[in-house]
Amino acid sequence: MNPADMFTQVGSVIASVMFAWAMFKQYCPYSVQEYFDKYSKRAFTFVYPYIQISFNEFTGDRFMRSEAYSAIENYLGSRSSTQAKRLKADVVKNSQSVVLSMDDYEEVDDEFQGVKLRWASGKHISKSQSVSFYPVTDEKKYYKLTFHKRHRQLILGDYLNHVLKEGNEIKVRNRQRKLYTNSGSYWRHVVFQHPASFETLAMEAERKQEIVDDLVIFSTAEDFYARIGRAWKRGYLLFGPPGTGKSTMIAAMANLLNYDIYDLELTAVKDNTELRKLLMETTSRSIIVIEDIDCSLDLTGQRKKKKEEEGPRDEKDPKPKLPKEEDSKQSQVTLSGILNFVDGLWSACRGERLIVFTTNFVEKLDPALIRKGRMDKHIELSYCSFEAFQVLAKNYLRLESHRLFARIQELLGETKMTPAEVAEHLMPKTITGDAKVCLESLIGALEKAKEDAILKAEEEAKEKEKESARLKAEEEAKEKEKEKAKAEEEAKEKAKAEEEAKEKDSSAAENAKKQVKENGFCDNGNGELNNKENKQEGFSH
Ligand SMILES: Nc1ncnc2c1ncn2[C@@H]1O[C@H](COP(=O)(O)OP(=O)(O)OP(=O)(O)O)[C@@H](O)[C@H]1O
Ligand SMILES: [Mg+2]
Repeated sequence: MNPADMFTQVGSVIASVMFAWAMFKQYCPYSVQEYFDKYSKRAFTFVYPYIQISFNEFTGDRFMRSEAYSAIENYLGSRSSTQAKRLKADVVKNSQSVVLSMDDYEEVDDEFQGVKLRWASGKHISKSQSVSFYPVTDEKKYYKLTFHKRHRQLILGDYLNHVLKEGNEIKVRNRQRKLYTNSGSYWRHVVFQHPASFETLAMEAERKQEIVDDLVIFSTAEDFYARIGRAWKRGYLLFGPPGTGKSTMIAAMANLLNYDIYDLELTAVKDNTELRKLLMETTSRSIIVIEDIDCSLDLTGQRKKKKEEEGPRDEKDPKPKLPKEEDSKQSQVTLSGILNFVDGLWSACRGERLIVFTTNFVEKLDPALIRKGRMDKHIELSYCSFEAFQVLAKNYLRLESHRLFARIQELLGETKMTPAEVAEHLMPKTITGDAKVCLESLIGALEKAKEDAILKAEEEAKEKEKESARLKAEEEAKEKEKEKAKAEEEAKEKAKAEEEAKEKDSSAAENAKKQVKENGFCDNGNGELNNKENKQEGFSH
C-alpha cells in the first residue's frame, strides 16, 4: 500500500470514529453515556501503570490558598529554572531577589531515591454564568504529579513529606513579611519593614534574654504542643505607660521569628462571626496583635460597676435616651467572642501563632481575659532604667560610656522618664551629632522632671493636708452638733421632770384640802394628822 492510500484510509477511519462518537453523544441516553464513561476510564487505568495526584491551588470554598500548593510551587522553583522553557518570575525580599516558577502547562522531572517522577502544571478554566460585557473567567490552577504505581508507598509517604518540608523552608527563606490590617471583614497588607530588634530594644539584658528564649522555644516546639494536645499558640500581654516600647517590642518579635503581623482593629469588626472569619484567614507563623485592648471595646472588669455608677436616669427626663449614631455603629464583639478567639478554638486548625495584647492600664482589664493560659506571659514595660538608657546611648550615640553617665544614672534612679522621652533627647541635635550636647539636654530634662516631681509631690502633700484638715474640721463640727443636741435633749428631759413634780404637788395639795373638808383633818402622808383647830391654835403632832 502506498503512503497516499494509507493516509486516506487512516483519515476515513478517524472520520468514521468521530462520526460514530458524535452520534453516540447525540442520541444515546445520558445514563448509558455515564455508564460508558465510567467503565472506559476503569479500563484505561487498568492498563495504564501510572498514578496521578492533583494539588489544587485553592481548598474549600476558595477560602484559603492551599499550603501544599504553595510549598510545591516553591519546591519546583529551582528545578523549573533548569528544565522548563516557560517560566514565571516574581520579586521578593524587598525587590532584592527574583524567584522563578514554572508557567502553566509546563512539565518538570524529578528524582527521589532513584525513582523518576514528573510534575506538570495546568489550570481548569470555567466561564462564570453572569451576564456581563466582560465575561469573568474562573481559573483553578493545579499541579499534577505522575509516578509508576509500584512506587506508591515511597511517593505517598517519604517523597511528599520531603517536598512539603523543603518547599516550606524555601518559602520561609524567600518570604517577604507582611503587616496586615483589617478594614471591616477583610485583611489588607503592606510589606513589613520595621527595623526594630531585640538588640536595639532598651530593656534590662536579663529580662530581654528571657523573652527571646521564650519566643525561640515556642517557635520550635511544634512536637511538644502536639504531644500535650494544645493549639500551637502563645499569648503575650504587654503593659506599661505610653512610650515604653510595647509596639516596638512586637516589631522586634516579628523580626526575630520571621513572622507576619496581623494588627487587628477590634472596633472595625462588626461582630463575633466577623472576628472568627478574620481569624480563620490568618496564616501560620504570624503574630496577631490587639493594641490598647482596654480602649478597643468595653471589655474591662469595671464594665458593670461603671453602669451602676451611672445610676438611675435623670428624674426630670424620664424618656429613655436614644442611642447616639456612633453608639449604634459600635462593634458588637463581646468578651466571650474574644475569649474564644484567644483560646484557639478557631485558631487550632494549623500552624503557630502568637497573640499579643497591649494596654496602658492592666488593672482595668477583665481578669478572665488575661488569666494564665490565655495570656501566658505578662511583660511589664516600664520607665527607663539606667541599663535601658545604656542601650539607647549605644543605639543613638554609639557610646559605651561617658563621664556624664554617672549623673544620668543618679537622676534616673530619682525620677521617671519613658524610653521614648529619653530617646527624643538622644536624637542628634547638631550636624556634628555631638554626644555631649545630647547628654546634657537629657540631664537638663531629667533635672526638670525631678523638680516637677518634687513640686507635684509637695502640691499633693499640701492638698492632702488641706483635705485632712477639712475632714477634721467637719468631724469636730459634727461632734459639736451632737453635743449641742444632747444638751438640748437633757434640758428638755429636766423641764419635763419639773413639770411632772409640780403637777404631783398640786394634786397632793388638792387631796389634802378635800380630806380636811370631809373629815376635819387630813393625812399629810407623813402619818401626821392635821385639823382645823390644831392649825388655828398653832398645835401640831
Ligand atoms: N524600650 C524601648 N527601646 C527602644 N526604643 C523605645 C523603647 N520604648 C520606646 N522607644 C521609642 O519610642 C517610640 C515609641 O515607642 P512605642 O510606640 O513602642 O511605645 P508604646 O509603649 O507602644 O506606646 P503606646 O502605649 O502609646 O502605644 C518608638 O518609636 C521607639 O523609638
Ligand atoms: Mg504602641
